[in-house]
Amino acid sequence: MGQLVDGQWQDVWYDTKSTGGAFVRTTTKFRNWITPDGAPGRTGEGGYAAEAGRYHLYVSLACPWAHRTLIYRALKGLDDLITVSVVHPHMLSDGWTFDSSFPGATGDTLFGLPFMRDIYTKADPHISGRVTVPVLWDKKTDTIVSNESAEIIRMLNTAFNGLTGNTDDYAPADLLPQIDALNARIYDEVNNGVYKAGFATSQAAYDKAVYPLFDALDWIEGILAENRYLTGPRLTEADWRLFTTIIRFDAVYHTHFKCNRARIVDYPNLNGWLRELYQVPGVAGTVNLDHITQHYYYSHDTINPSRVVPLGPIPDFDQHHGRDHLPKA
Ligand SMILES: N[C@@H](CCC(=O)N[C@@H](CS)C(=O)NCC(=O)O)C(=O)O
Repeated sequence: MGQLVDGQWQDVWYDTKSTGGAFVRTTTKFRNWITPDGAPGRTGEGGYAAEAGRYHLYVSLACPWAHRTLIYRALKGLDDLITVSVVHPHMLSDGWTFDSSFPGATGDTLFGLPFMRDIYTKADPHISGRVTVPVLWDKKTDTIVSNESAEIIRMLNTAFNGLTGNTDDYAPADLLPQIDALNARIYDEVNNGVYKAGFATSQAAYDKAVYPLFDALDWIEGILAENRYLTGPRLTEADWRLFTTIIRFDAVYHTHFKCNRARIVDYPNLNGWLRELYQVPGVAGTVNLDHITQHYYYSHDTINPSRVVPLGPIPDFDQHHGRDHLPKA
């Protein structure tokens, strides 16, 4: 685990000393958008037109942020248009690596490079910052288009529609204000909340994350008692962004990140919703619990120095979801 400073790798763990024991996530650097015609997107530069075979995703199957992009690739029929490399689940002193000795890890299928950091320095030899996944790579200009999952899924939602004919819309304009509002709270208290609880090195920082996390899960359980999905009868981006955290919760966050006031199986509505989303065609194939458990329990030396990976739980995401009584669009 480390980061790049002016293109050089430095092996250092997150600094929580300067923040009173709190984990503070850094912002991402590459913020360009693929658009149907290459016009600039909301941020960054233009020049990234949607084309079959032009783009590549670097992901970890363990990472909830990268997982979002794989789900959209599956849902939007992009499997044949966007290629993928999968890193090894263990993230140790070299950061993410392209060691392909673990089942499902592919190595760097574009360049055969050894480390994920090599992809970042290929894009910018003097780059400073963390080496994170996902990365959306442009094979034409040999650079990183974006390493911000929230924006990658927004582009995949529409940019390739003209090529695939798939017009499924997970961020419809009329629901966008509602989706953005849900995302804002869920990002802070749930998606990032589990990390803030897990990486906290003071009781105060842990408490500050873990109480809002469970308040948010109670709030979500209430929404899902009355609604098929977070915004009502339509399955949207807000659901997919929550899904990648919830599917990891009982296996990892509950134990490893000390988020243990309750498990997801203790919330009937959230648990049914989780199963329904897992059972959406294409989604189960993006979920790899071996990568997930191996990554967290093995990579975080400060939390689990023995690297012992616990046995359970063994979830049954294929069981009937029991959500048919709630209307669906
Ligand atoms: N803002 C980024 C965050 C991605 C992220 O934090 N990924 C983690 C893996 S779950 C990572 O690569 N961490 C490596 C590091 O922080 O050094 C996104 O959502 O795309």
